[in-house]
Amino acid sequence: MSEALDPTPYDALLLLSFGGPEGPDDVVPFLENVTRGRGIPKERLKEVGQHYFLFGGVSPINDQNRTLLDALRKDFAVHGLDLPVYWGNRNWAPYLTDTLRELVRDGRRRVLVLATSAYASYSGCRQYREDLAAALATLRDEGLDVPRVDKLRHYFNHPGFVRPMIDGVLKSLADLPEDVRDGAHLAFTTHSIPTSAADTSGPVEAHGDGGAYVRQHLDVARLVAAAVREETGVDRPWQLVYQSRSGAPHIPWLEPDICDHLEERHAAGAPAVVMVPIGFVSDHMEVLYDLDTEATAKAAELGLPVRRSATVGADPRFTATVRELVLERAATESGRALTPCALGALGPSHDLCPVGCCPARTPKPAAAGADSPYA
Ligand SMILES: CC1=C(CCC(=O)O)c2cc3nc(cc4[nH]c(cc5[nH]c(cc1n2)c(C)c5CCC(=O)O)c(CCC(=O)O)c4C)C(CCC(=O)O)=C3C
Ligand SMILES: [Fe+2]
Repeated sequence: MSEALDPTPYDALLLLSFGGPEGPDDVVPFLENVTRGRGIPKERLKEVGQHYFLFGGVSPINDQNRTLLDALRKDFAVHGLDLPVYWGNRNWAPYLTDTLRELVRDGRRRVLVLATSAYASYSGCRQYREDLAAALATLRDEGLDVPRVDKLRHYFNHPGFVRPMIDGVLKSLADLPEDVRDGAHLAFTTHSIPTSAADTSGPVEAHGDGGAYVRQHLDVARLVAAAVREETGVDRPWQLVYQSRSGAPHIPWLEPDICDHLEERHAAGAPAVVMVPIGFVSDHMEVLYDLDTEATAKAAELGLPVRRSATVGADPRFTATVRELVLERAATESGRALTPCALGALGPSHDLCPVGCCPARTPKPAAAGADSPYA
């Protein structure tokens, strides 16, 4: 065991995730939780319900979080970081509010949050902060003394997040038939969001001009493509594309969709495509259905060989990154200077979301930011 690491002032890490159904009876109530007040068309909900039923009503996301939780605890123990790790979800059990209540009962006063979402945007950041604020409000109404909650900075450009993705692409390329390997194109994919949300993602200075969401993904795509070029000696065409569009058809969302992109690449003569889900932290339903099922069927129909590269999941480099980010933030909060680590052109993300960062359509209180109503 190495020398003990000091997480002061923090006394807990909270793994905060999306949550997913764990059986057929969970699917409809889960979708109701996700879409409450979000104006998603009924037809779309029926369709998404079918994606889950195709997999027995079970999303893999909860098991993936159990695995990550376990890996984080082991990593912390091995490295002498004495910090308990809790897990709560926004949309399914274990619910965030219940986990926070447990934290309070255990006497935790300063909680650091790791969200399973690496980039800026309303859906990927502020919505997590809003749900934290709502959970804290519930506990306060119950008469509990609420803990102080901070959120780890965005880790999209941290080497421990990017390097496993590079390895994943190399592995997918190696898995393609040799005659199409060098000609393969790379399709970096992420969740589509309304263009209005993309334009206002990140701090106010990043609004307009495309917003932080697209810029951050482009930076990661560029990094991965460059590393793959370096490693294989082949310069492959690449593009950032989108998946999992939701919402009403008349509202503009980020495009092109991965399926349209595969069609377009095929027509342009691409001999193969590797789909690289840089927008996601684990191989959850968006990856399993939208890429491995729908887009892969589309490619088969076109006669286009495709592979889908792995997400980071519980890669040891990622758990090490979480440990480093915890220690980095603990040092900052204790007034000790530390050089934050980041690859690419954008530099390390802010620790504290400033006022106006990733605004909601309808303003709601959000915790763990400069505009938090909680200390
Ligand atoms: C940016 C982003 C991420 C990445 C960041 C992050 O990871 O948080 C993400 C992740 C996820 N999204 C997920 C599931 C769903 N997302 C939906 C709907 C929506 N997502 C949106 C955005 C994002 N979503 C948006 C703008 C909507 C429209 C409704 C609204 O404006 O709020 C719907 C409703 C049905 C539909 O229309 O698809 C479902 C079921 C799951 C769980 C998967 C599993 O079960 O394994 C995960 C990890
Ligand atoms: Fe989503």
